[in-house]
Amino acid sequence: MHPRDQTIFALSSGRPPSAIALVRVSGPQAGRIVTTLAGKLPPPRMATRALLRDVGQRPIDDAVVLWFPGPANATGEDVAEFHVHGGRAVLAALFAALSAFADVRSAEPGEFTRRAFENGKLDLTEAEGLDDLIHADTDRQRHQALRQLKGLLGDRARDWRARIIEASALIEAGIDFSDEGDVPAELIAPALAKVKALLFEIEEVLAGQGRSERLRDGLVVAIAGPPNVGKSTLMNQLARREVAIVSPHAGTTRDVIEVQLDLDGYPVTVIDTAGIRETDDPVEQEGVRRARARAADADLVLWLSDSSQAAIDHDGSAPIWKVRNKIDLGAAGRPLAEGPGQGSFQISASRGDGVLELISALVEFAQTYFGGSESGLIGRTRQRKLLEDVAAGLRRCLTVVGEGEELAAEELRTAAHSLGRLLGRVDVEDILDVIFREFCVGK
Ligand SMILES: Nc1nc2c(ncn2[C@@H]2O[C@H](COP(=O)(O)OP(=O)(O)OP(=O)(O)O)[C@@H](O)[C@H]2O)c(=O)[nH]1
Repeated sequence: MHPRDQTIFALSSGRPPSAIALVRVSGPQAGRIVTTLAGKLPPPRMATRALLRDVGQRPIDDAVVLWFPGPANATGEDVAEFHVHGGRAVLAALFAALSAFADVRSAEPGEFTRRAFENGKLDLTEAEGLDDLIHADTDRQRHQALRQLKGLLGDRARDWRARIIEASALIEAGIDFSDEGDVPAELIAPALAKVKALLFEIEEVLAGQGRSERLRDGLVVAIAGPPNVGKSTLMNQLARREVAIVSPHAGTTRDVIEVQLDLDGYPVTVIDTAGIRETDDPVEQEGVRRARARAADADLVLWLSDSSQAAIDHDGSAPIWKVRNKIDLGAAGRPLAEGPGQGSFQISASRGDGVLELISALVEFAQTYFGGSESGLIGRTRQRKLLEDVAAGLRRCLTVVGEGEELAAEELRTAAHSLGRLLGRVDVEDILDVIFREFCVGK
């Protein structure tokens, strides 16, 4: 039997022990399983209390059972839900009872959602949104994932695809005519007008996004600078907890320490890098190398110095903000050369002076970077890349149409194909495993 035709089950709620655990079953055996374990098939979609018994009539647990006959449900197959007490032994007994049925097995990660996708219950952008919602840590991540799950991008993509197909039908009609003589402009002109309007819309969506797909991973801010300038102290201030070891000796942060922050709903990973310095110690050299590499990949670098004016020693394309630390020592004979300006801050990491201003500036940076996630339609790099392909195809269509309508029609076909891939409707076998593997078991 093909694995797809087997009945699957999984724990869909959190790690045991828990007060209640939810075990879902999906597939052709679901009805038989419920009837056997609960003694009868409950009315559809009605929570029904039942004493579950295994095939040998040994009691498993007092449970609430729900029966959702397919296809009008989440996966499109017959589905049963068992709400049992969330103890490990209860679950072990229930899983053993389920596994005793022929053609029933535990589910792979994301397999329920994959079946829902394959049965047309949701498109690929919605499935991705579902996964993102489950993994959302911050409010903006949740918001964006919910938009995807509601099908906002999917709906737009379906509409664009339909319009591309209309435009290409007009051009193809023109090509058919042209066999008999001239290509009628009244067919080509409206087709090109449609393509132009579409291109405008898609470009607008792409431009208005900022880098909203990065909301999933978050922004990376590196704190870098010479040894002993207070990098770990600043990190602790930002995290408001002791994550990095603060010590008065130079070179304490050997490796890269990270902390995840939720800055006004934006996920931000702050990394505290080892002090960048000359050293002969191979272990320290390795620390410095990693620190440089990690800082080079960051989206923003906070270059920390103390009052003694260290020059910036950093490679990478990210913007660098100069942060002068230990301003509390400034009065003691080391006057501050310059006041704060664009991307330049004066703080005392140990006392906390100026740290709130730095945090507000980081929030502002995140807002600009993500382009205001209110308008975020694109949730993943996969989606952005495909939309960029579509826009490029439409642009090429407008350029090549002068050389021949066949070329233009071909570009439109490719663009429609990319939208089909975005929705997961065509040619996606290669990516489905990758996408669904990221899901939780039981979803
Ligand atoms: N006076 C004063 N001292 C500070 C301030 N910030 C940090 N320090 C002190 O400076 C010393 C070094 O701080 P760290 O945070 O360990 O410095 P670091 O840059 O992480 O050091 P490395 O990991 O060695 O590169 C500690 O003794 C801190 O207490 C500040 O704003 N004012």
